[in-house]
Amino acid sequence: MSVRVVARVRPLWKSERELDIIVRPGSASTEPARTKKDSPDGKAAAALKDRDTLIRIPNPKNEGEQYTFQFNAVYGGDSTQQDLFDAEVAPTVKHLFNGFDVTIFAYGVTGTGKTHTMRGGKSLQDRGVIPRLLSAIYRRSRKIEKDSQGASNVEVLMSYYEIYNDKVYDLFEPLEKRTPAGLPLRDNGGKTVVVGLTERPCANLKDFESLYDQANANRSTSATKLNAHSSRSHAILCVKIVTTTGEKTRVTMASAIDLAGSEDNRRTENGKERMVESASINKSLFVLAQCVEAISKKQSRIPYRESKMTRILSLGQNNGLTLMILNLASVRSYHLDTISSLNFANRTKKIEIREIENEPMFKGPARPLTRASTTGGALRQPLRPLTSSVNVKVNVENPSTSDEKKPAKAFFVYSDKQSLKSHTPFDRPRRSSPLKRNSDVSTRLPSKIPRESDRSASKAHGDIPADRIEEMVERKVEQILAARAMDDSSKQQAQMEHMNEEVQRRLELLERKIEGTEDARAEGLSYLLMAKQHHGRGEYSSALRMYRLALPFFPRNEKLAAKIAALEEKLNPQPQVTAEVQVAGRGSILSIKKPVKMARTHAAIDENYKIFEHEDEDDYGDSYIGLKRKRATATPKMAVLKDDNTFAGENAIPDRIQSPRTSHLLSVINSRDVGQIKLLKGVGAKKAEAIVDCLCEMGEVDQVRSLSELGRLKGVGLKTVQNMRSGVFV
Ligand SMILES: Nc1ncnc2c1ncn2[C@@H]1O[C@H](COP(=O)(O)OP(=O)(O)OP(=O)(O)O)[C@@H](O)[C@H]1O
Repeated sequence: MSVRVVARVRPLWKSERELDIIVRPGSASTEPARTKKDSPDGKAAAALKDRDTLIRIPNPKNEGEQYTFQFNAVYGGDSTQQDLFDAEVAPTVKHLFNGFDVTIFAYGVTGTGKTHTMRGGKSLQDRGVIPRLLSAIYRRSRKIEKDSQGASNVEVLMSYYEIYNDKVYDLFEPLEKRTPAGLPLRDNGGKTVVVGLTERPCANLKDFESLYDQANANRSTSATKLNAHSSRSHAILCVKIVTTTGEKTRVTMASAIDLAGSEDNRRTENGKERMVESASINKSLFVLAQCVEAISKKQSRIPYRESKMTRILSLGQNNGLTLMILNLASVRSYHLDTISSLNFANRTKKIEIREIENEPMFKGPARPLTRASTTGGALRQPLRPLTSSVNVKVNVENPSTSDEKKPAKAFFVYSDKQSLKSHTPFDRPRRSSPLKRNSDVSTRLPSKIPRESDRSASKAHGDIPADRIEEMVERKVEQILAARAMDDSSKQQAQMEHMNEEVQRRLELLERKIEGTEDARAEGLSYLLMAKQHHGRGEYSSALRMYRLALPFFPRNEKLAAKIAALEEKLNPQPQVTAEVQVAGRGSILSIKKPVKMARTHAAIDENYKIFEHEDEDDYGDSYIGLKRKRATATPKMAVLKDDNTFAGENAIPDRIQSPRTSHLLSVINSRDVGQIKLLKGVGAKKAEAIVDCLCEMGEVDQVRSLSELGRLKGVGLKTVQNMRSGVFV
């Protein structure tokens, strides 16, 4: 079954104008969709509206062209909370009680009504999906309990947490108790679980509401320009339903997720803190979009682990039913964001979810195993438990008490009676005693009459009978073996603990390593996201800059390199200029044109100073060499800047075209002053000393003339140079 995707268009705010509406719900049938007002009877109108499955929106580049997206259902601005719940959520409740998990999540740009849909308002008719779902769960629970006349019992437990800046926080914990690192995630049997999360039982709707309200007060929300109560985190509510009937227990889970909305930060006018939140929100949503893309392209690697939200949501991995509510605003100011949401939803609806029922669990004593009898009809001997001495409770009996319990023996070692002795489950398995092994063997042998020699032995010990001596020996041996076993088990335990510590330590190291690479990759992804956004808006030079910033994180990504090259081509077209310069270089008649062209090129340099700033920024780092060559041949502007019109090398960018920032940075470096160098961003005292040492090795007169040379100094890499440079303000 695929993810069910429904779209909900929020009504206009007072500040929004009908004139600006560009998103229009529609019906797939030829008959135009009618609104409630058109119909004499509200119910019939609602039924008609249920047929709306289309969203129409103009192409942002060509208003005359319309895009149409089809979903499972579309709810317009006049649909109520009740309409949405009755049609989409209420039908899932019975599945929850039939053993299926249900996941409902709201997705959309900031201010499109996700929180309104999921949580809603305080009044009865404004209540959102979550309180209505809980109300339905409790109603059904009571019905099950009543119908079974108390034989079934339903327990509801709730956990509620948020993912804020890619960290997980328990919403039942007050803010002051939060640890900065948040709660860790672990994989548990294919499911991602949050370690240390509180789970609260909620006996009834009232309990739930008070807990839910308390927890919501801990949720991170802030005012942004686009939403006075904007959610700054993804909120995940998990409702566990435990249905017990006799010895059978079934656990199912309803998850309701209010995702934070993606934000275009040119519109939010966010400050620094909001920007950090926003970057984290956008990044996780970007990863989500990547996961959906990878799933729809049936790629083997789905990047779930690149953000906590995608790891938890595990779209396409979780079993059961999944409903996505796509929240939309209908006005023009959301145009591009709406298109990107629609594209995302369009891909999501193709994701197939395995509809797997949760298995019930049985508690109480294990059910007896029925064994097939042998063909001859003889009952087979039950197999002995293969318990090892480590896990067995060893009974080191007190001789005096055991004496009393032990029945008097009629025979010596080979006694039939011994085999009749009853065992408790915790008795030391008789097989572990060599003596007992003999006796075990004996049970299959015919009983023996004591030998003459045995009788004489008994006589030799005066009044101690031989069977008593044998018993004493046997007990002694058992005691020794028991002590040895205990010793072995404690040694084994110590060994296990040591091993556990070792394994734990390695796991932690591994985790940290993975998180480290994940962090770096995440940074790269956020550059990519920004690049895509700029590209989409036609801001090519910023897009180019972002792609370049992303490149060090994906050094061998050909697609990325191609994008950069294409943008460079776009920004620095090189038609006749190349020809002119080349021809000029050859001294042809056309060389007359050269001064004019060169002058124009110099002007272009001033205009495009920003681009050049990036050029010199990028001209270090091995991964750029291929690209750089391409750029060098493709960019005559650079060519004319070389004194001899040749490309002597990547470092040959003369100082006169260095940006003030670069020249300042190089002058600090060339000052060879540890005090000054260590003040550069990302450089500590040690690194500053190392740089100065390097410079001294180069000789008195030699200077660092470019960023690429700086990047090649021992201990200074691409990242350090970027860091140093970004910290220079001139
Ligand atoms: N269907 C609706 N009916 C009435 N009001 C709505 C509806 N949807 C949204 N609103 C109103 O729009 C405003 C923004 O909605 P909401 O806070 O739910 O957006 P959001 O998508 O959760 O935003 P963010 O991602 O920033 O948290 C709220 O004042 C809300 O009451």
